[in-house]
Amino acid sequence: MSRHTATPVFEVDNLSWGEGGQAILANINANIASHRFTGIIGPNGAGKTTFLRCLSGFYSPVSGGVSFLNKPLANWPFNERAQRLAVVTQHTDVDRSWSVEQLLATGLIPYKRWFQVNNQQDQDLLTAVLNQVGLADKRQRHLATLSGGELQRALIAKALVQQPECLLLDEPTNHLDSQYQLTLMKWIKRLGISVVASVHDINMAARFCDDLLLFKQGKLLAHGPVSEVFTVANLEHLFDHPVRVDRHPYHDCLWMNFLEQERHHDQ
Ligand SMILES: Nc1ncnc2c1ncn2[C@@H]1O[C@H](COP(=O)(O)OP(=O)(O)OP(=O)(O)O)[C@@H](O)[C@H]1O
Repeated sequence: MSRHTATPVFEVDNLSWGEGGQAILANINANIASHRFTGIIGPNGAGKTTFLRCLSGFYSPVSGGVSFLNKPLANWPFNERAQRLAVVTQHTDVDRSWSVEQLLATGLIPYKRWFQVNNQQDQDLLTAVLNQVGLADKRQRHLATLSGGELQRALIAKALVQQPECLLLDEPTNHLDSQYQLTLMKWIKRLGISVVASVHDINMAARFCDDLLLFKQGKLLAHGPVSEVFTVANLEHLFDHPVRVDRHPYHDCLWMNFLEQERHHDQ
């Protein structure tokens, strides 16, 4: 469990979720600290996406509960929640014939009444966010013409237009080349809001996240600052494979390598 004392962005209390009688997440307890970049790591099928769906309210718990900013998730009126919590899923279904500007404008919907048109203040917000994500010159471009990395940034930009206090990201670096992955992770870290993201590349997670949640087979193995939970014991348990953890020679972050099955005893 995290030892941070600041008000958590999420309080997860004995959360379980399943489908057709099958338990997918079991008895998860975690206080997720605010204004930190929290990474969810674990092998395929561990429950990372399912957990994010429970945090976003897309899935209702079978038992237990999730509070967001001190209020049960289910008690948040939809628009009020959308003003504070934004979600970027892995397979965001988006009409590729839209322009970047049209996509971003959908982030304003939680703030609008029916038929209320966008004003200059809204346009200025879109401009500011486009500058922030480095897409100002692509404002009128159709989404179909963007590279994978640009599209991912546009989707996150749409979420930022919602001006959320917390951003949930499901594998934000998926399908991106190494250069884009690095750029995106650096950029997410600089956002300064609460971010909870599932991250497949655990060395990226160790380098950029503040806190980690380690999931395995629907259970939370460990939760805390990277320096405390990114350990040989936790990672070997997580992946059922011998590992080695070092300090990266250039970045000075923790860095894991899988070892051959023959365990090395020199660390
Ligand atoms: N709606 C559902 N109905 C039945 N089973 C589901 C459902 N959603 C997820 N699962 C199962 O729950 C398990 C966890 O899935 P989940 O997508 O949360 O894992 P993950 O850690 O995000 O995996 P990956 O790293 O492969 O994306 C998987 O075995 C998956 O098949």
